Amino acid sequence: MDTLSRLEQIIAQRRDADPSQSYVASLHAKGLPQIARKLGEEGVEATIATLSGSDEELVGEAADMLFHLILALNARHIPFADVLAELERREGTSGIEEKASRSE
Ligand SMILES: N=c1c2ncn([C@@H]3O[C@H](COP(=O)(O)OP(=O)(O)OP(=O)(O)O)[C@@H](O)[C@H]3O)c2ncn1[C@@H]1O[C@H](COP(=O)(O)O)[C@@H](O)[C@H]1O
Repeated sequence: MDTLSRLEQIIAQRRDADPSQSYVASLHAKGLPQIARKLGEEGVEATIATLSGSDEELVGEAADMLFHLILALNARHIPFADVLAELERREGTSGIEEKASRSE
C-alpha cells in the first residue's frame, strides 16, 4: 500500500478516537467548518513557503496540506482514489485547451 493510501486508512481509523488523544478526532469533534478552516490555513502556509520558505519548510507545509486535504475528503466520505481518478481522466488534456473549451 502506498503512503497516501496508508494515511487515508489511518485518518479513517482515527475519526472516532478520543479527541484528547488524537488530532484527527479532535478536528472531527469540532466539525466540518473547522476541518475546512484548517485546510485553508495550510493552503496559505504552503503558499507563503512557496514564495519565501526554505525547501525544507515547503516540504513540511506540503505534507501538512496533503494531510489536511485527505482529512477533509474523508470527512465528506470521498475516497482519495476519486481524486486520483479525476487526475487520470485529465491526463493528456492541456490546461490551456480545457480552459478554452469552457469559454466556448
Ligand atoms: N500526518 C499527520 C499530520 N500532519 C500534521 N499533523 C498535525 O496537524 C496540526 C497542524 O496544525 P498547525 O500546523 O496549524 O499547528 P498548530 O498551531 O499546532 O495547530 P492548531 O492548534 O492551530 O490546530 C499539528 O497538530 C500537526 O501535528 C498531523 N497529525 C497527524 N498525522 C497523521 O495522522 C495520524 C493520526 O494522528 P492522531 O489522530 O493525532 O493520532 C498520525 O499517526 C499521522 O500519520
